[in-house]
Amino acid sequence: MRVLEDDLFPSTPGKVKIERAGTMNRQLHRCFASTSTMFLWALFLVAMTASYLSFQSFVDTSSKYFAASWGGLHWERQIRASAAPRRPPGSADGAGMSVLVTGAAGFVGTHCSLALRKRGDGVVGIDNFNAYYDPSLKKARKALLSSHGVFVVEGDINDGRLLAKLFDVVPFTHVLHLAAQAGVRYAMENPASYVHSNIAGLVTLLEACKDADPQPAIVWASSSSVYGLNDKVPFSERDRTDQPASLYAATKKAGEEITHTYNHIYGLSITGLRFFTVYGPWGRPDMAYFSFTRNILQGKPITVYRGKDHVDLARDFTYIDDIVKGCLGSLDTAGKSTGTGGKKRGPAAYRIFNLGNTSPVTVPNLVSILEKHLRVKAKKNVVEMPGNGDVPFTHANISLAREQLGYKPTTNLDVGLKKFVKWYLSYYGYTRGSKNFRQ
Ligand SMILES: O=C(O)[C@H]1O[C@H](OP(=O)(O)OP(=O)(O)OC[C@H]2O[C@@H](n3ccc(=O)[nH]c3=O)[C@H](O)[C@@H]2O)[C@H](O)[C@@H](O)[C@@H]1O
Repeated sequence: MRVLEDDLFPSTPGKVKIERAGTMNRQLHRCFASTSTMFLWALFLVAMTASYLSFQSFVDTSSKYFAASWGGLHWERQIRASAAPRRPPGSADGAGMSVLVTGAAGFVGTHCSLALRKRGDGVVGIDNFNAYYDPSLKKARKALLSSHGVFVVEGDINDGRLLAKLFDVVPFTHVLHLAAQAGVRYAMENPASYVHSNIAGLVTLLEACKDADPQPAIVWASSSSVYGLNDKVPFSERDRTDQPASLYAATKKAGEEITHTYNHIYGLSITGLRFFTVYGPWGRPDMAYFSFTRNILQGKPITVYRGKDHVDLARDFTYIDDIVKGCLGSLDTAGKSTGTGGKKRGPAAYRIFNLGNTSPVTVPNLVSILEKHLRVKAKKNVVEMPGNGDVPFTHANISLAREQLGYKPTTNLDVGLKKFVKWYLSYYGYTRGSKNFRQ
C-alpha cells in the first residue's frame, strides 16, 4: 500500500527530484520485474503451444494407426466370412470365387457385388464414401449389401497398407476394380481427383495385386470415353483411342496402358471393360438421366446440350443388369495371373471389351422417355454443347464381348428407364402431386 502511494504522490515538493530518481529506480525495477514476468509468461505460452502442437501431431499420427476404421480380430473375422464362397457343394460352376470389389458402394459396384453374392461367390467391398455425390446414397447401398452378407470396408485404394492387409487376410481369386473418379465434365473442376483415384489409386491397387500370393485376376472399369474424337462407328476395340476429349478419358486411357505394363512385367491377368453410359436403379445422381428426373419432378428446368449445326447428342445408354452380366462373364472367363512374389512366371491374359447396348439414343429422346414415365413435361433449355470434354455420340460394337463373354444386352432404354423411375420414386418417397421429396 505504501509503495503504491509513494510512487503516485511524492510526499514533499523538495524531494521531488530525489524522490523521482527513487521512483524511477523502483519503476525500472518494476519494469524489469514485469519484463521478466512477461518473459516467463511468453516462455510458458511457447511451451504450451509446442506441447499442444506435438500432441496434435501425435493424435494425427496415432489416429492413422490406432483409430483407423479397419483392423482387429473382429474385423478380420467379418472379412473372412464375407469372402467365403457359398456355392452349393457339387454345383456345376465350381467352388466359387473370392472377389475384392473396389468402389463397392458405387452404382456398378453395388449391383455386381449383389449379383456375385446371390450366386454364391464370396465378396468383400472397399469404398472411400467420398462426397463427389451424396454419400447417404452410398451408405444406403452399403446397408443393402450388408443385408445380403456383403461386408464393405471403409477405406481408400490409395491406402497400400489396408490393401496389403486385405490380401493377407483373404487369398482373393479376383479383383473387380470399379473405384474411380467418374464423370466427364467434373474433370475441369477437380482435375486432381482424377489423377488421385484413376492413376495413383490404380497403381497402388496393382502393386498390392502383384505382391499378393496368389495373385488375383483383375477385371476393371475403363470407359467408352477413351474413344474420344474417334468418328468411326460403331466403336470397335481395335479403333484408335489416342485422342481423348477429357481428362477423365485420358486417365482411363492411361489406366489401360498402366494395366498393360503390370500384365507384361508381373503376369497379372487383366480385363478392361469399356462401359457405355450405364444407367439404372441405384444410379449416379451426377448423370444426365438421374439429374433430369430430379429436376423434372421438382418443376426445375433441365439443360439439354446440342452439337454443332443443331445435331442432337447421342449415347449408347446401357442398362445396369446388362453391364453386371458383362462383368460377371469377364470374371468367369478371366485366365489366372501367373506371377508369384512379384515375379512373372509366364504370359497372362490381357483383354479389353466394349460393354454397350449397340443402339444409341439421342438426349432429346431420353428426355421424352423420362417425360412419359414421370408423366410430367420437362422445362428444357437447349444450349450448344460447351467445350467441356463431352463427345457428340457413342456407339459400341460388342462382337468381341459377345464371342468371348457371351455378352448380350437385353434391356432397351424405354424399359430400363421405366425401372429406374420406379426405383427413384420409391427411394426418394415422391408421391405424385405432393412434391414430397427426401433428397
Ligand atoms: O460411358 C462412359 O464412358 C461415361 O458415361 C457417362 O458419361 P456421359 O456419357 O457423358 O453421361 P452423362 O453425363 O449422363 O451425359 C449423357 C448425355 O447427356 C448430355 N447432358 C448431360 C448433362 C446435362 O445437363 N445435359 C446434357 O444434355 C451429355 O452431353 C451427354 O450427351 C459417365 O458419367 C462416365 O463416368 C462414363 O465413363
